[in-house]
Amino acid sequence: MWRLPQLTRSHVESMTQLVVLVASVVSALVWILRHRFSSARRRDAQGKPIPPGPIGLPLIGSFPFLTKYPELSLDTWSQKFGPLYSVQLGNQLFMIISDPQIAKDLMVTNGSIFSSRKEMFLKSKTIFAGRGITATPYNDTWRQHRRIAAGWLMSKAVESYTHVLDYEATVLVQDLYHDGQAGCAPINPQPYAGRCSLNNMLRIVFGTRTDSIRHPLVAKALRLSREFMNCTGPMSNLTDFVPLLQRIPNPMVTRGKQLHKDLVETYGGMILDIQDRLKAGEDVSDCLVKTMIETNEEEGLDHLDMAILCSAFMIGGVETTASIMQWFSALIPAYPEVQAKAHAELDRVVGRGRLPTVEDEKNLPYIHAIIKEVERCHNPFWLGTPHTNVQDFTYRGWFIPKDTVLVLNTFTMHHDATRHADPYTFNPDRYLHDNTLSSESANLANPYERDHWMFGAGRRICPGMWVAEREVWLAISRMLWAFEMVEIPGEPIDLREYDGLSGRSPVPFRIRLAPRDEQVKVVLGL
Ligand code: HEM
Repeated sequence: MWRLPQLTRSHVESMTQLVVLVASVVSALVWILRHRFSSARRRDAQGKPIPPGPIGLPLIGSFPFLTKYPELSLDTWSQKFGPLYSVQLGNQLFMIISDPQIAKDLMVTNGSIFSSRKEMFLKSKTIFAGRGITATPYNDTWRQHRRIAAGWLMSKAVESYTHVLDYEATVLVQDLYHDGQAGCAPINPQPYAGRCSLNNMLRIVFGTRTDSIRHPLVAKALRLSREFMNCTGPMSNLTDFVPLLQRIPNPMVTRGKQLHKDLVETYGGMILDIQDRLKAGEDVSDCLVKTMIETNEEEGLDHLDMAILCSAFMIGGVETTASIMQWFSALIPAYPEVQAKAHAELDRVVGRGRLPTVEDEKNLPYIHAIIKEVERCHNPFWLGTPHTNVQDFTYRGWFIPKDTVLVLNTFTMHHDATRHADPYTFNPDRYLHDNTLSSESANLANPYERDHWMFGAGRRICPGMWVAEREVWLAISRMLWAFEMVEIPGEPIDLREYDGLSGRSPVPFRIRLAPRDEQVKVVLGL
């Protein structure tokens, strides 16, 4: 009997391609007509044009050049078109900012205009269902969520739970010592860094933690944040810019819907547990969820609001800090002279009888410089989270129409030879005289003196930067204090390729973490 053939993944992909092809032809006509007869949105009332940029293909624009390592294409175009240029992707106009002064002029000085977010189909509408702080437009809902988030993330709040960050950093080093068999067995530090970041966020958001990298929540939470990054690259999803694709079944829409469901089930489920425990009169540690439940009536947050706000913390606060610890671990074995200088500084300032603490940071400028240099060389979000403008704006003679998506091209800014000499070399010395925290450096009057742009800019700047800096400091200074980090012979570490689409971390690698002396075991209490 003849049966309908089973639809395989390749069938679905071919059908999608066919639909895209048909849609391309139709849209090409629309595109030609629109650009032929309607240039109104491309010029302001005085006739000032939008900045130039690459000429893309009909329908999809410059999309094919941005599918892998988009920051490299943005960098190449910035050399050709200058520090502010346009890129068209489907129906969306982007502008790419590659200069600190332009970033400041638009995102800081004109922050009331340039602090909104475009409601992208996948990220904002499908995965976050119009909620959450990260993707919401610049409105009262965002202000409310930002205020609630700040209550747990500003520097004063971070002081109140620094003991948690301190504890998790020690656990990280203990686990690396133990599972790396005191330097006898090769170890991949990546999942350990992931669990350290995860535990910090779990404690802040839910007042809980995992007790081992084998705990099921570790794999689940890390998978959810990685899937989020891979579904929401700012310039990587055709579905966001070709409205037709949003109406037909396609793998990205399916993944987005599934991710929304998984986030609400996982983090919404954890909220319901806390609600039940509070109702039963149990003692629940102070955490974001407890605050939200207790202030629910005055704040008017529903369950979905809370689940998505928690998801934003669990996504924004885990993959990011873990990625910095991972890049550090991948880089340092290749630079024994950097490591030797770091060890000498630690031994001189901290000694061998205790672990470094947050109070030591100001006295350890070289370790501080190593961290800034890792962040300059390996920003986990080269494209950041784009802003959008709520009204037309003309700047330096270029028209920026309302609803343009503005991307901070941090790759180009971090590799600008006039600011960072010999920019492709890993050289912590360049930050030796910069004793600012990145959260302080972001407020410097001269934007060319800012250390790096990893945390974004303006009113949407990362509110998690205080906690991020502190946890990264504790983890990295303690790993350096405890271990000689060495490459495994015959297993070179790839520092060029990345894992992940938007949030980037090194491809899996192994190193040897040799305890520096007998004191390590004693101080770690093992
Ligand atoms: C290395 C660590 C981190 C990096 C590189 C990073 C980077 C960023 C960037 C680039 C933005 C967008 C800024 C802009 O729009 O200009 C952002 C926003 C955000 N980050 Fe972070 N982040 C980090 C850690 C954290 C942590 C630990 C949290 C804690 C929950 C966090 C929570 C958020 C939130 C909620 C937003 C959205 C802010 C808004 O739209 O108003 N981030 N982050």
